[in-house]
Amino acid sequence: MKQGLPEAFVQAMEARLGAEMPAFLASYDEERLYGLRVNTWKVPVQAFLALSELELRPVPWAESGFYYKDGDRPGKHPHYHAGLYYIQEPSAMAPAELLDVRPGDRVLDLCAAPGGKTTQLASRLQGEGLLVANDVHPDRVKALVKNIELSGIRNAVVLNEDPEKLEGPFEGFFDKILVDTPCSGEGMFRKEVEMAKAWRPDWPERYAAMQRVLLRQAARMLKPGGTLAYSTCTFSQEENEAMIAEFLDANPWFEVVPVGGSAVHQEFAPGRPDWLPAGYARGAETAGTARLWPHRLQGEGHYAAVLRHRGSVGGGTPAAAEPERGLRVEPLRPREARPARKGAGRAGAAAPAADPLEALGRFAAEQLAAGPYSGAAVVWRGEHAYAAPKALPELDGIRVIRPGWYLGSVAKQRFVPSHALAMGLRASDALRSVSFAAANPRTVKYLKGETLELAADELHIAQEGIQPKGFVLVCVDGFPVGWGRWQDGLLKNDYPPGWRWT
Ligand SMILES: C[S@@+](CC[C@H](N)C(=O)[O-])C[C@H]1O[C@@H](n2cnc3c(N)ncnc32)[C@H](O)[C@@H]1O
Repeated sequence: MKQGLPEAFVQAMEARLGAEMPAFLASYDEERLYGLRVNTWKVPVQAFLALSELELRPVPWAESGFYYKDGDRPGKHPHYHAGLYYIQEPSAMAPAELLDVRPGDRVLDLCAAPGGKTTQLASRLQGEGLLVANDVHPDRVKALVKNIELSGIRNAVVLNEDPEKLEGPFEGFFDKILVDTPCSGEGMFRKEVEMAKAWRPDWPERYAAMQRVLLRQAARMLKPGGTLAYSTCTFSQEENEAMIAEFLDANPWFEVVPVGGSAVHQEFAPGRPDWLPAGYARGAETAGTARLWPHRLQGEGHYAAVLRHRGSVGGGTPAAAEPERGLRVEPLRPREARPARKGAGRAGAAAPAADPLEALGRFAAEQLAAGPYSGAAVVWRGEHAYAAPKALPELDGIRVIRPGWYLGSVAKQRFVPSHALAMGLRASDALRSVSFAAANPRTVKYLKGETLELAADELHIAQEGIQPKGFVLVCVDGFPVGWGRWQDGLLKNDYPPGWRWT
């Protein structure tokens, strides 16, 4: 692989690393590493380890992160279809971990697609609080939505917007923000050879120009006292320490939360203020940022900085209580569903004509135990219903791809539950369910979209008086994977074509 590295890149690294360069270069001849992160919103780590036959080794810096063996294919396993884990490069687990999200936080993932870190942040929220996931590229947002749905996340709002347009509605709004910026990708050359071929010497400067803007925009959306994590998967100081030093000089009310080289994160090397050009007043503070070196730990090259807003701006008083925002709709319970009020922005259009609320209410009464979305606000876009997390500001003029958990749609006055609804439920949320073991041949048949033979007494009916005929939540090892419809000994298959086992 060493031979495939661009010459200008090798020279730049030599100038940076000096005596460490041979070890750095040698890392390109080592095996690449494979990681997955357990989705602790769905399954606790210990329960997953007891269930899974994969041979896993912990990633030291991510509490739910594991290395798996080359040759294993966790992406081709029913547990993957159940959203029990996300396949993620081990170093890429660091930034979201460092942000230290707590249940109930309001979190923004500004450059979120395809959603590796979004799903990690969501696991930390444990269904409480709000997660806004944004990406500017429409195609990449599709993958983001799919990963959010696969992970069963209920409290995420997906936006496809230029961050400039988010600054107004979300000014000072978030407790935690992740800015996982587009970057020159130098840390990924071992994993993705194509990136090394595409790299150009002017990329660090070009990406730095974008990153500068993104960091400034993100900071405006952070609450006083909040925390922001900035990350790249590149080595150039222009995109890393220089970005942070420049930001600190311009924003004296921010400070670095030291992580690089700390006792807690022993694998992370300190940032390198000594690589900065002269002229930054607070450049020395970047020693507290973190560099993840492929020759010093088991992962690819990354950089992460954690920045804390000190709580006051320019010596003023800290903002006491958070500002009250105009909520778009009232919280609803499934059986009390009623339309979102008009003027709710593009996220909450008026309800469709054919009494969809009644259809949703009927579905909920027949299929669901009370509560899976009772704390949220039900909003409608045409015939589509979403459970929107509370405390969302008005989003007029913002491209909202998902205003919340997609529940389903109304067709011919009947409510058709979405795949996202199935994935976000617990098995116990459904009044009618069936669970197959991962190794049961019917599992893969179901995931391939086939109709299954299923006796009525194989169904789990949670309440007396519920008939076996109707929607059934299909589970693998007790974890939902999708819907089926049971009638007369057959389970018709509603597993979506785009998700099927191939
Ligand atoms: C490093 S990737 C993000 C990876 C993602 N955080 C994950 O863990 O899966 C950077 C992302 O930034 C997005 N992006 C580029 N420019 C952007 C901008 N101005 N605003 C928001 N997102 C942007 C790209 O589309 C890309 O998906």
